Amino acid sequence: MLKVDNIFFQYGGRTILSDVSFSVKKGELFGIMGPNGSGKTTLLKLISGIYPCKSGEIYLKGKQIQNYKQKELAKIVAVLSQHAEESFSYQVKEVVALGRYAHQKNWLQSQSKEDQEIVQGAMEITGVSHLQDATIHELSGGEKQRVYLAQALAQQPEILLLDEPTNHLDLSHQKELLDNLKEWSKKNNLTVISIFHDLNLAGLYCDRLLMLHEGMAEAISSPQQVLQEKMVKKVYQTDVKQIPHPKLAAPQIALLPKIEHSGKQLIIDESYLTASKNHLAMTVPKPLKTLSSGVTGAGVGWYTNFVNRHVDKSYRCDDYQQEMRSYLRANHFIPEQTVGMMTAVYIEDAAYKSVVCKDLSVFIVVTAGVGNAVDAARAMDHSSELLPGTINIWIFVNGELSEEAYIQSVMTATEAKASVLRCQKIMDPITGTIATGTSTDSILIAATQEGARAEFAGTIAPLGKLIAAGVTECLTESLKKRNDRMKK
Ligand SMILES: Nc1ncnc2c1ncn2[C@@H]1O[C@H](COP(=O)(O)OP(=O)(O)OP(=O)(O)O)[C@@H](O)[C@H]1O
Repeated sequence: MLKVDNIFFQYGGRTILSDVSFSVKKGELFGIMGPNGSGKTTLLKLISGIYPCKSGEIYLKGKQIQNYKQKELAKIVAVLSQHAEESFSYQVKEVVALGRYAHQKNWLQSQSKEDQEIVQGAMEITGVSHLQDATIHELSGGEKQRVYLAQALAQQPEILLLDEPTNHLDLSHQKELLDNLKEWSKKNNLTVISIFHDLNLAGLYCDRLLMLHEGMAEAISSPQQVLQEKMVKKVYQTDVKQIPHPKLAAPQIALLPKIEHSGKQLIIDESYLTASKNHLAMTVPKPLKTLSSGVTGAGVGWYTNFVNRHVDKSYRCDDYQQEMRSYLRANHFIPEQTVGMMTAVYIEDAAYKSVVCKDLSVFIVVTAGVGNAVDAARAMDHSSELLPGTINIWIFVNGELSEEAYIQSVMTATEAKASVLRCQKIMDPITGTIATGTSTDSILIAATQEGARAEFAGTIAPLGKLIAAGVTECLTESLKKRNDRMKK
């Protein structure tokens, strides 16, 4: 559809674009990104034929762009640029109707029925039909943006060129506009080439991206390949982290603001632990980055409260998450800031311990009961009834953990747990084999993310050794407390 071949452009003697080559297929949504002044708008102006290239060629449907007559080009290409203030007070429907000019033989001729239908359709798609009798001056920035998009669509182009189309739009209108653009481009084989400042939106919606850097194409590829942490850091000269989107295979870029650390490092230990008959709670002064399988706060998040709640063995509740949130609220914990777990184990059987080695330390809390002990290798032999969790392990790390270290912490703690159960000869009552855990165990790994950094937490790594030792000791002690109480 469009081929940009080795273009070069200067303003005065200053080179703005050089050696830029790429092609865009019909129906593709192609994003152009790059820092301020990298040449994005200039590139769009060259593609729309506003400026000629100093060297290199741009081909549109196989024909060089400078060989198109202006009206002929306007039937193929529509441009939505950053709009300056309008000097005329046109009505919205008149502004949109201007998009039809390339299709009309005589501009003085009144609009045909077909033109009117197309104009109405374009206004419906962009959600501005209700504003059609208003004058453009009366509209907000976002409403104007949608009107100009309707005008571009009324042109029924084959290529739509957009300069930051989501500028001025609120969150829901950004999503609506880009959802619609994606849908139209697929349905009507409309090619969309758009400048984006918001890398995350570009990553979510574009089929391919071009990253411009000082007038050169730094990368042209899929969002997964272009939105790499290293690339974004290099081009934008800023600190970022690439994170996965929760629902789609689209990379997202998180900004890392400059953080002023208060001089004193937070060290989590038993001084933050409180116990009542009904729950064990940790409340810390700063949110901890937490990976957990809690009833509330499951997954990865930042939390300040950690609650292990005792429930009766007969506890049954269809909406146990809602019920847990109510419990937390009733006990003055904000559910959104709390990892909440349940256990049928008595709170007095909890065991906890700090384990320190050089500049790394962990604080571990375990509650353990083995009524639902299961040998994982024989889990298929068990029914799937969900009972309150019995071995709950909390691991607080005074340090900064990598992503690998979070996952390896879970593995190491689980291996230590299985080892303790083997040593204690805890049996799976159904299979008669040695248990490796219980049916609804829970775990959390929470780190201060300041101080010493731990890249790994396998059993050979310093952090892994602390976790293995702490879990082994706490689990053994908690089981002993339980046994001693049951003997009484
Ligand atoms: N008409 C002009 N005359 C001279 N220089 C210009 C002109 N238009 C743009 N420039 C310069 O060309 C460079 C690229 O501008 P361009 O508008 O293409 O960048 P951009 O990547 O779109 O930037 P932004 O993200 O800030 O919109 C900038 O340094 C700009 O100052």
